[in-house]
Amino acid sequence: MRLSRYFLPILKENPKEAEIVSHRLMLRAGMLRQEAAGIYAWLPLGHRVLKKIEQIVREEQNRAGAIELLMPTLQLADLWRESGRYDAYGPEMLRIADRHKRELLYGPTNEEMITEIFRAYVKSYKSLPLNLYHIQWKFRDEQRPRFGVMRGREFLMKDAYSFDVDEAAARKSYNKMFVAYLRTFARMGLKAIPMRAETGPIGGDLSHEFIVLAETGESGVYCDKDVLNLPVPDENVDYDGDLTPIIKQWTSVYAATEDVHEAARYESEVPEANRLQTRGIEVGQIFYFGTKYSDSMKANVAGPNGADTPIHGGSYGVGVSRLVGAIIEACHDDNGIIWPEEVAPFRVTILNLKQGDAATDAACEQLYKELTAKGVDVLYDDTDQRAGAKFATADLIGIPWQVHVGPRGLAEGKIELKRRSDGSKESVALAEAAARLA
Ligand SMILES: Nc1ncnc2c1ncn2[C@@H]1O[C@H](COS(=O)(=O)NC(=O)[C@@H](N)CS)[C@@H](O)[C@H]1O
Repeated sequence: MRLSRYFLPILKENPKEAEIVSHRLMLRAGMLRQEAAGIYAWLPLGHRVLKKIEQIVREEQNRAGAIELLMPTLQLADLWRESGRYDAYGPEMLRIADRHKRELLYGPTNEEMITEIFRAYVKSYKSLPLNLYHIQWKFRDEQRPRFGVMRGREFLMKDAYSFDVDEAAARKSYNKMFVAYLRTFARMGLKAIPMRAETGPIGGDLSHEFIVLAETGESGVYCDKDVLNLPVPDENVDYDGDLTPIIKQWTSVYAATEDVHEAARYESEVPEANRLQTRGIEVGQIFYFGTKYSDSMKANVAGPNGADTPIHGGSYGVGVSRLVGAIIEACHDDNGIIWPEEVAPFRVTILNLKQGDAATDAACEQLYKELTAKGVDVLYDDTDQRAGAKFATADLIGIPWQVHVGPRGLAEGKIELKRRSDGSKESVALAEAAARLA
């Protein structure tokens, strides 16, 4: 992409409404624009990151055996009356009437709808286990939307729903999602710690929140530092095998959100030197809620003995749009964002330090074409800004690799390669640059 033809509305100043670094940097880096409280337009650079995060979530859900579909954002109020949550959900529910005065709502989550879909088609335990998911916009009329995408009103969520014949089978589905979440967040360059959590409006009695440690996080957390160094299962993990050793390993070290923290247990189990009390950002939450929805909505299957039995369910959410902010909270410095390579909007940015100079223009064009031909996502800063401004923009938007092309270096056939994450620079022969970056 040529920057001169892109749409990247960089802000020079820190927007006053931004209270935390991720919100500030997303606005300054031209990634996001607020259209209403808690409701955002995803500008091109932010949209590219959102899509990369979404794709990692999708790949790991598919690897764990979940099946993707897409449910609508609008739902019938009557569906929620069946489960009894229509009134219980309260003012966070955005209620809408259509032209025929039919009562609808903008879905904050989809347990009722997926249960309606399930019960319409699945009649036998032989069709289980089943895990269906989608990646869809949600609306929760938060009392105080704030911190940009961290607590929005309209936000993008991956929500998966599992269906099993009994609790033992449902726990296996839960464990699959637990492992999938460990892998998902690690692939984004995040340490997201599974912590025992409250179940809240979703219900049930088993839940873990996946928390990225960050001072600005809204969740208070208590954990044993050892949990930060546990191994994340690799891509060969056998989801049809016994996952309990992995679950045991990750749940035997103390880690709890403040809502379910047990001070006495913490003090007796966790050596003083290992105690970590901090804050974190909840980037995902998983729930086992048994027959909560199948009872109220009569989602039964014929069991092994032929008798009708309500399915045991679980739901598994990832805050896809929240993750854009969470990654910035975890990966930034004073100059701007530092994107982990897996989610970076572009892998390389070429800075022409003397736009209009025949030699630097030709070298940049050649490198741009070579990298693009190799399928590398490149942003070529071909604008007529002076070099200093190009350096500042490149550092702000956080592209992992910067290629500085200047007349002096070129005279010796060299370009300068800068790694954004540690600021290290290396002089590389122009002829080798594409191979180094592909
Ligand atoms: N207001 C919000 N803004 C941005 N992300 C949010 C917001 N509320 C929740 N999330 C994200 O969405 C994830 C799942 O939301 S949740 O309420 O915990 N779980 C559910 O809704 C279940 N139905 C999971 S399928 C959270 O872990 C969080 O990362």
